[in-house]
This record gives sequence, structure tokens and C-alpha cells, in this order.
Amino acid sequence: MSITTDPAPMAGLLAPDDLPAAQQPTWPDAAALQSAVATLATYPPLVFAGECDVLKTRMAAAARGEAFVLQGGDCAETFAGASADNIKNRVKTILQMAAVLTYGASVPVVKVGRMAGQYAKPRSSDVETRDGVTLPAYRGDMVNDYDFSAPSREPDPQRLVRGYHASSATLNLVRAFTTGGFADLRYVHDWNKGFVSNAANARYEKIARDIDKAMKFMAACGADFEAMKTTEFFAAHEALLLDYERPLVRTDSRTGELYSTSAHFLWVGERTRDLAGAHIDFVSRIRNPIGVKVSAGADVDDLLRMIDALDPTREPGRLTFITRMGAGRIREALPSIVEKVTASGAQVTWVCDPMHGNTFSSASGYKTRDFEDVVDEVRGFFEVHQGLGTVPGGIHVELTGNDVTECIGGSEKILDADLANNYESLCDPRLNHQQSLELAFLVAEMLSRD
Ligand SMILES: O=C[C@H](O)[C@H](O)COP(=O)(O)O
Ligand SMILES: C=C(OP(=O)(O)O)C(=O)O
Ligand SMILES: [Mn+2]
Repeated sequence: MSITTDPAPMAGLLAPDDLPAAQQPTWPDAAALQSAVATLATYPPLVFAGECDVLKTRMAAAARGEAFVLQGGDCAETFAGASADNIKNRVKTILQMAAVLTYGASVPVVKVGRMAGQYAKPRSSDVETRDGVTLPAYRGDMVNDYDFSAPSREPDPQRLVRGYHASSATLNLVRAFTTGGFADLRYVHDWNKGFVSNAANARYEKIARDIDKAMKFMAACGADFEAMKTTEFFAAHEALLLDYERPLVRTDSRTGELYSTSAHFLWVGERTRDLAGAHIDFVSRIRNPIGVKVSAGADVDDLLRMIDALDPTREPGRLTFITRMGAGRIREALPSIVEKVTASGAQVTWVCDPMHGNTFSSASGYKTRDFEDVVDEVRGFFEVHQGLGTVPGGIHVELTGNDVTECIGGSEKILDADLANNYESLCDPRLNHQQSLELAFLVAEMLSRD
């Protein structure tokens, strides 16, 4: 593994001032911003270039149908939420989902957390009005505070530095969990402990028993379990806040190439994927595996130009299209996009985000999603790819390991009236632990039929 510590040539190269950058905060104090950016530029990398290259090979395998990508985590991480319990529950949930998928569909699962950097949010509106008072919108903990007061909502560049430290602490714990024995497949039962018992847990227990049995059988046959003691786990977030991302780019000492060291995988969101904009320009300059969100309204010629800009050499695993079309539109909108992209010879990894096209405001006023729509969009995704003979490479889900009530439906039958019970998200509604496991069981069935 290479250590990438050389500061990137920042001037000019990574910060062309002339490109429009959507969804950036208006920092009130230019000198304070300069100082925060300069501080970030001196910090050590959070991830290494060699790890990003490994993830690229995993994404390439998923594009060929030899692996399946599971990306999951909060819509918006918060500094206060970066606690040991929250992080552990999220990691356990992803490990459980991966076990269900691997066991159910006999396919390796590439585990990627929306974690350790998912602190900035694009918003539909720059402002929020409550009881006649209008303030800047909350843009994530790396920009401002959710509390509804003028000082809290003012963007504070010191939050970029806090974001780095929170990401570093989170990633440290994730690495400890996934390489320090906790992710050992022989402890597959333990990942279920501490969660309230429910139908999905019970179903998981059954799979865990089967895995246990298989492991004991293999142990009796003299199998070597060394490789099962740890698991690969990658970090990802939206490359939104350029004042955070640019100073964390480093030169890989092996190759002289530039890498983002803020995460293994970065994606550009639906609201910032302007071909002529600063975000696409930024990710075109780094060598990490990258993603772009694609809505039902995406123009396919735009996407083809994007492929040329981001993956001119057609490098396997380099580019992922994360489609987020909505359950009602995916079956009509996705086929022509996949067809034309495939016909162009490009080899992108197709991942389904069944969350962002299915958000609505409930009668009680909460932003929510119906579990049925989430499942239906994934089903549509599989149907389209099966119909075209292309590869459904993974899913990208907003989830938490906690017992929240943010999305309606699922076998617990969460209703609109239940949303108030435990709605914690500061941005979009997440699947709770049980809904996440249920989704994994359903996707395992779709995958094994594929
Ligand atoms: O997570 C995605 C976006 O940031 C989010 O959906 C925007 O939400 P808004 O429409 O409430 O601004
Ligand atoms: C902002 C997000 O999604 P999108 O860009 O697809 O709207 C997100 O993933 O939280
Ligand atoms: Mn979101």
C-alpha cells in the first residue's frame, strides 16, 4: 500500500476559479476560510491511493457481475452522531446486509459506507422559513448548525476542520471494527446482538446459524480462516464542498497521480453534475473510483460526454452511474440510458439508489419514503438490466443501524402517524435497522434470480 502524503500542486490545477460551482456556502469571512483550507492541506490523508485502487478493481468486478456493491449510511452525518454506538450499529447493519446478500446470492459484496465525510448537503432552497423567520438553509455539519438561529446557520469554515477530525475518528473506529476481529465471519451471530428483536432479526438468525454450520464444517475439513478474520470496508461521500475536497487531494508517491484522500470513493450529486461545472472538473482530475448520480431526467448525450470527460481511457471500475429515478419512472427512463451507454462501449458500474427519487412530504409534514417504493425501484432496476442483458452492479441506500421511524412501511408497518416517534435525520429519511435487513433479503432474492 502506498502512502500518499505529498501535498498536491494546489494552485490553479485544482481550483480553477472560472468554473461555476453549484451548492457552495457563502462563507462570510474569506480569511477564516483561507486559514481552514490551509490547515486541511497540512493534514495527513484519511485514505491511501493503494486502497482506492483496490476499490476500483472491486467496482470493476461489480460491473462484470462478479461482485455486488452495497453502499449505505446516513443522508447527513452529524458531529454529535459520530458516537461509538451509532458507528457500530451502522457498520453492523452493513455487515449483516452483506452477509445476507453473500449467503443468499453467493456473490462477494463490496462494502462501502456513506460515512466519514458525508457532512455536506446540497439543498433545494438556499433558505428556510419558520414562523415568518427566514435563515440560510442547513447545509450539513461541515457548513453550519441545524439549530434555527441566525448565528447557528451562518457558515463557519472551522467546521471544515472539525469535519476532517470527525471523519478521521469515524474511519479509525470503522477500521478497528472491520480489521480488529469484530468482522470475523465466525461472529456472524454477534452482529445481530443489541438490536431490538423483530421479524428481520429472526430471519437473520437463521442465516447466521446456516453460516455457522458451514464454517464449522469447513473448519472440520481443515480450512484456513485467516482471510475471514477481517473484511474490506470502504468510505464514500458526496464530493460537494470543494473547500474541503481540494485541500485533501494528494500526489500518490508511487505514480505521481492525484488522489482524493478524503474518501476511497466520491460521487457527484444530481444537483452539481453540470458538465461545465467545478464538480465534474474536480473529479476528472483525481484517480479514485468515482460516481455520478443520474435522475430520470438525465440527458443521455450529456452522460456520454461525461463518460468521455471522466473516463476517457475506459478504465474498469473508474466510473459508476448511481441511478435514482423513482419507482414510478425507472422502468421507462433507465432502458434507453443503459442501452446508449452500453452501445458507446463504455463500461460503467450501474448502482441503484432507490431513495432519492422516492421522497415525499407526508400528511404530518415529515419528509419520508415508502419502503414499498424503495423495493419497487430496486425491482425495476433489476428488471431493466435483465431485459437488456446488462449488469445490476449494486445498491446505494440511506440507512441507519438505529431504530428510527423515518421511512413508512416495511414489515413493522410504520405509518405516517408513527414518524414523529423517532425521527432523527436532519436531512433525508433513512431505512431503520429492520427495514435495511428486509431490503437485503429482498435484494438477495432478486440477485439470485439474476
Ligand atoms: O440528500 C439529498 C439532498 O440533500 C436532499 O434531498 C435535499 O433535500 P431538500 O429538498 O430538503 O433540500
Ligand atoms: C444529495 C443526494 O442525492 P442526489 O444527488 O441523488 O439528490 C444524496 O445522496 O444525499
Ligand atoms: Mn439524501
